[in-house]
Amino acid sequence: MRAEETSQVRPPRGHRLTATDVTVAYDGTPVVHQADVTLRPGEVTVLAGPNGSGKSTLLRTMARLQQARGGSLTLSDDHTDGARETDALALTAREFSCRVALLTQARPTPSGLTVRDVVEFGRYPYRGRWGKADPAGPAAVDRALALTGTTGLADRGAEHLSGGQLQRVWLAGCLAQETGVLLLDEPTTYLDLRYQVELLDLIRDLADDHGIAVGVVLHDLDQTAAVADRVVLLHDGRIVADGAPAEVLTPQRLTAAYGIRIEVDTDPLTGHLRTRAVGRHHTRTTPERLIPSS
Ligand SMILES: Nc1ncnc2c1ncn2[C@@H]1O[C@H](COP(=O)(O)OP(=O)(O)OP(=O)(O)O)[C@@H](O)[C@H]1O
Repeated sequence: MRAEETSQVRPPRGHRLTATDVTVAYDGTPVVHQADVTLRPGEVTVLAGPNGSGKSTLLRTMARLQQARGGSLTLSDDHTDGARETDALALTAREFSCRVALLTQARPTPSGLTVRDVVEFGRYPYRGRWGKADPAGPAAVDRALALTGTTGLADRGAEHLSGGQLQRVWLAGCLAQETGVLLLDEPTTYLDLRYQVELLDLIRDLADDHGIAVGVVLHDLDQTAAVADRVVLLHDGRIVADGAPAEVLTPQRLTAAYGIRIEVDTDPLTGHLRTRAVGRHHTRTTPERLIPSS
């Protein structure tokens, strides 16, 4: 996931993915209520919020893995004149998969497959059930391996990888899909600090240099502040704020959503917002002058 490797991606191909008035229920109980989210080409949108607030459900619904009870999902290609809107729910699975890729939270450990085999799964929408020719496939797989720093693992058995290596391999599979929209559910899980930072850099590169619309669920609010153009904050299945990080990541909004005192300041090193959750024992062990008043 090094900077020089990112130059190997293709030209801009981002799509706009819009969920409007989406409600999702499990067993009749709504867990996402009338959500409106737009993922724009060249932007990173982070879905944030406490456990159980509906982030994954909303992301999976935007990936068509979860059926909505109501609402609509549209795709539009902002590169063509007079951007055409397409009903994303009316596309075939293959048509949709050429436009939108999802890195899910739960991923199986493949057995008997090499890393390259796993990444090649990302090409399935281009090959179809009967193994249609995919002349662009090998180069796309090579690019995806390079972008995720997994080229050196390509011939290894995937079942022998560490959790973090496997995470990058599944991400490579999503990149090999070469979609205009990339949805990532907690992609930094299992990654050590270096790869977390490199993954966030890669996400920014995909948006900035290649125009991809990225929607990502993140728990870490500092990572959110560092990578996001927009933050969608969920609480109890409802979107309670949607805007630039500085508008959404405020002590008041975060404290209300997470139910714990959260302070926000600016990191002098990076210039990004920095958050601190203040626990019961925090003031006992930390000089009061270090904790900004609410
Ligand atoms: N398959 C399911 N069947 C029934 N309820 C579910 C299912 N998946 C999630 N839920 C419930 O839906 C709500 C939203 O869950 P979801 O996983 O979308 O939240 P989340 O914000 O992604 O949570 P987390 O941060 O813990 O991953 C929760 O109350 C959860 O218990």
